[in-house]
Amino acid sequence: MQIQFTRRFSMAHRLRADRSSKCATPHGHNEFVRVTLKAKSPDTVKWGQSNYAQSFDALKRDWHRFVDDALDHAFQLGADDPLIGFFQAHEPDLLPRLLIIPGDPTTEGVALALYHKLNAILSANVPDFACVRFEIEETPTNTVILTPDDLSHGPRLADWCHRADLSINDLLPPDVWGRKDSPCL
Ligand SMILES: Nc1nc2c(c(=O)[nH]1)N=C([C@H](O)[C@H](O)COP(=O)(O)OP(=O)(O)OP(=O)(O)O)CN2
Repeated sequence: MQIQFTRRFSMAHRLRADRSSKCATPHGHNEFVRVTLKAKSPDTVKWGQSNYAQSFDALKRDWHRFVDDALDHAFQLGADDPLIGFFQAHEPDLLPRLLIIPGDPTTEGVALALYHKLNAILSANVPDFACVRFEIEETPTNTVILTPDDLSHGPRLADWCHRADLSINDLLPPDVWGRKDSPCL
């Protein structure tokens, strides 16, 4: 039995590898992230009682908090994008709103980073469940789908992907993320 949760978020990004592409200029999308969870053991459903292994709330609460409080309206940038230097010099209060990955922030690259982030959040909060399918619908006509086989491929991941907190870049120290007085959180 699999359980699927969908959350909508807004984002902006730009892809610099192809200078002739329309995607080289900053632009935004309203996207959906869809995760399919499955209990690691089939015996965890309390049949005849709750009739579930975990409530929907327990399964999705921390992931959706990350989507709403960290991912939504973040500006997705590649680690070598000079716009990062602009924000460091002129608008450092907005650094917590930059989602940064190695290479261009394509839907594939960001999906891989976020799949690892979800796994860190699941391990910390509902370790009996795994994500068996991770999807980002970038536009109504473009969706990237990842399964556990994809986790071992791809670029070197940023450290923030492995932490079960609200971090989306490694510019700020890990202890800042998730604090009530942190900017923008
Ligand atoms: N492999 C990838 N290619 C592209 C990505 C990506 O994430 N991975 N992203 C983009 C841009 O973000 C672009 O905004 C999306 O472009 P496009 O395919 O034109 O999107 P549309 O919804 O407008 O597509 P239509 O089906 O033509 O309506 C580009 N490439």
